[in-house]
Amino acid sequence: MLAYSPYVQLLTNSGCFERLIEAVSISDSHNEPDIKVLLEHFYRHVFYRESPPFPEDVPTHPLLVVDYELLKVNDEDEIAKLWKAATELGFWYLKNHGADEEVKKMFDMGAETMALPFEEKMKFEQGDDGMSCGYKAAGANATDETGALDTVEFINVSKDDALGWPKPVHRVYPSTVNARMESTIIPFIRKSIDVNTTLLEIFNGLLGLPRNPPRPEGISEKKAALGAHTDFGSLSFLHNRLGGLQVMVPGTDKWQYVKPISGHAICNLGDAMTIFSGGILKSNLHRVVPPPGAQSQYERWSLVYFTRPGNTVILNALTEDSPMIADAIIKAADAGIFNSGQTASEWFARRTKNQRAKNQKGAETWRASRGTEHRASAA
Ligand SMILES: O=C(O)CCC(=O)C(=O)O
Ligand SMILES: [Fe+2]
Repeated sequence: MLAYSPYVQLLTNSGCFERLIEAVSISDSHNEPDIKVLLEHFYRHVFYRESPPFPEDVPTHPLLVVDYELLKVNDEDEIAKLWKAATELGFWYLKNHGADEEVKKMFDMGAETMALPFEEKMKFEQGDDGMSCGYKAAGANATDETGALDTVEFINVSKDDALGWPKPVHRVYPSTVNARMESTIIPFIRKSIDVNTTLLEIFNGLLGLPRNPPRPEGISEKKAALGAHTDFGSLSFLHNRLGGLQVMVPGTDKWQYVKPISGHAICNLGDAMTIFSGGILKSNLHRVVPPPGAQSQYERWSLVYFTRPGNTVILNALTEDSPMIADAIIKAADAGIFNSGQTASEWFARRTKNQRAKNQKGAETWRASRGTEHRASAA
């Protein structure tokens, strides 16, 4: 057996991006049709339905549970809970988001895509120039400054390519992605945009920003599987099936698991929101390690829709638009990071490119891939 621990991710370029992440073990003779049938069965039935629960005896970090239905009707207590989560940890569970059906189909799309022969997937590789749409093989990214390689595989689909389908905007995709553009990917993107836009509008109001500010374009210790990072964009809408996600507990250097809860998405804020808000909103450091306990025998899959600012938006604190943010900047010890001067696309390409394993020339390259989590070196 050739052990893979891959991720699938979907991503968009100009407004938002989505990601489907998975981990599978693939036999080295996986091209043979009978193995494919077996694998298909494994993905669908064993992995999805029969993996063991998150172990009872592994410590986890509690996240607040926010009810999307209540947010939609402007429930004050629920909005207060969201604010607490966003300003203290930057992570929360989101229940009643209404995207379960779309998420399930996306996991099927991911399984179909990852089951393609490796050479086929490699035809759609992202490359080393900062392009983040397409396929990324396990081991193509560094996970730390020593150059240790990641173990995840993913497929990123640009929101622009999906919504513009069948006309490519940024690039083309494997047949398994194309076949599900209309039935699966577009509906998932529309749902995710709905959810993330609703949440972002709430933050907009709470930060005292004027309505309709510049918005995203369009509708818009173990080996790390995915190294410690903050997310590049504004808001991530994450669906994961097994444990493995860990957050760094604020004020400490300790990692703690976040337990996946059925029917609950996990939301977290990215660099752009921290920068725009002058640090009021938190973009917490997190990573993915192998699932704990009995779950470690199983493949891990996850799916993320990332909303990010439009390519030309400059990542600076919105001090002109909100007295609250202006005040936060006056009080910030390290205000420099909140005026990066970089456009969202520069920020994103810089991080993507400098984490590619091929581009590593030592700790300096790694540092150049960092976001708001390593403030001294990120600007
Ligand atoms: O798989 C997960 O639970 C989290 C993935 C993640 O942090 C990311 O893709 O940015
Ligand atoms: Fe992340």
